[in-house]
Amino acid sequence: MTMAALSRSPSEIARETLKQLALRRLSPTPDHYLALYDEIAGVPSTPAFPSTPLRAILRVLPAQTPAQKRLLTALDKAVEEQSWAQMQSTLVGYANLGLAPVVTADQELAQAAPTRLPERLAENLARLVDNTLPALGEDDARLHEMAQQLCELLRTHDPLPADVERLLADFSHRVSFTAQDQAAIRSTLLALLRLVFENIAALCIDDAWLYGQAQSLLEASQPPLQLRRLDGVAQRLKDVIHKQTEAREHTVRAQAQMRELLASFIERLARMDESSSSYHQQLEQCAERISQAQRLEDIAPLLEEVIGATRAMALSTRVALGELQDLRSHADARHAEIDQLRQELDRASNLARHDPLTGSLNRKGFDEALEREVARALRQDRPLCVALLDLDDFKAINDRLGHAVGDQALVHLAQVARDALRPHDQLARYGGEEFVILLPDTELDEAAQIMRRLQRALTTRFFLQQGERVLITFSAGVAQVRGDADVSDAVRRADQGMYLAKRSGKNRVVAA
Ligand SMILES: Nc1nc2c(ncn2[C@@H]2O[C@H](COP(=O)(O)OP(=O)(O)OP(=O)(O)O)[C@@H](O)[C@H]2O)c(=O)[nH]1
Repeated sequence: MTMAALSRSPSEIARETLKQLALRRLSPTPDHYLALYDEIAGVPSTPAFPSTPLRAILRVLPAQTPAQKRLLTALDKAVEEQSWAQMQSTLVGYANLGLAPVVTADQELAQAAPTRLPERLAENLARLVDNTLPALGEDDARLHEMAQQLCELLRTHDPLPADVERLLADFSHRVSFTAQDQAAIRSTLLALLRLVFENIAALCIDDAWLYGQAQSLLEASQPPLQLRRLDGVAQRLKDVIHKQTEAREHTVRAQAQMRELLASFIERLARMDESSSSYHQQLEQCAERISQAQRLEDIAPLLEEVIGATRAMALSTRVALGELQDLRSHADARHAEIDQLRQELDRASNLARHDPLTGSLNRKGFDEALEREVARALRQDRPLCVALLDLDDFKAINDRLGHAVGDQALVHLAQVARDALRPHDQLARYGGEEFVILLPDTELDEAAQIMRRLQRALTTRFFLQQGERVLITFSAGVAQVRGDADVSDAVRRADQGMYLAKRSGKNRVVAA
């Protein structure tokens, strides 16, 4: 806006506009008035939609065939809605009518189809993408990138349908993978939840109420999960936790009672020992005095003394015996409870998927992870590799530094491996000093490089033992899993590679 325009009021500008219309000899139409008003006001003029002249053109266009009539109606609508995009695409369709030698109804429709994407459709598509994203999680960065690109394109003015189609196809391809992953994650989480419930049920077998609750939780967590049922599960779980806290307090109280009982028994034992030694002393003194006694009357009180001491001794022994029996029955009951708990824990630990020493997956956990990764690799058409590694000369470490240090060396290796590998690689302890690593999204040569990187990491992160740096090395074999039927053979090939690595001097990686 110019300074001159700034100082003028709207009525002044209107007066000036009328003056200029007359001076420039322009016909007094609303369009002319608007253009001149904007010019004088210094506002960039927005060209008005020329509805009147366009309608005049439409009136003279031929409307003989059904196709022409339909397209003219569409043109009329475009003028009505003041849509240049609709106008353009319908006009192109109209122009093409004359070019086609024989036009079928379908072709007419196709020709009439807009070559530009209707603005509203584009916006709705962009909204659909926006609304779909939260359901697909945050993990797939590429998916979010693709969604952003697509939405940006859809929200630019007049995007080319071919571009939209290409991005949309890529995006929907990616969505199909991510949706499958999400479904897999959901069912795994559900399985995990059920596992927790199974564990609760297994651990509270001797409490009928808790056991019943845990069974109901198991039933309630059957798929398909609905939000309402999940609420019920959460409520019930709260009750179980409350009851378990109570049960724990009960156990703590029982333990305290047991401790008290033991303490009083020990005290009693000490007293018994004291009283028995004073009893022996008394007896000895009495025997001495009896041997020196000259008369029977002197012996009688001595005997009475002996009988009194013996009675007191017998009484205290009987009390102690009673306490001992009490203690024994308490101890038996606790033993039975502990035995039962131990059995339940054994059962529960059979369900475990992790090696307790290194925290990596155990064989069972590995088998399940392998099954999942193979399915994912097939679904996404991505490579999957498996690596088998065995520590070199581990027996010598055990022999020289002891088994406990050997154990710590295994823990160290697992830690270094976890740090060196990518988050989605999975480490499992396969046997004593043998580990297996699953490498998703990895080609064979890349897998061999990753294992060599791990070897280098082990040479920089020493295993320190009482100030001594113990170098840990391993030999490894890697193989690519080529399809569903190849899983066990791939593990066998990796094993063979590891064997070759040992044979050819250890501390190396062989791809098989
Ligand atoms: N400390 C410890 N040692 C284990 C464990 N599992 C297996 N071992 C020991 O690992 C050693 C493996 O010895 P070998 O199979 O002869 O292999 P190595 O000495 O590593 O020799 P190469 O494999 O030929 O390099 C044995 O001494 C096992 O007792 C474990 O959990 N802890």
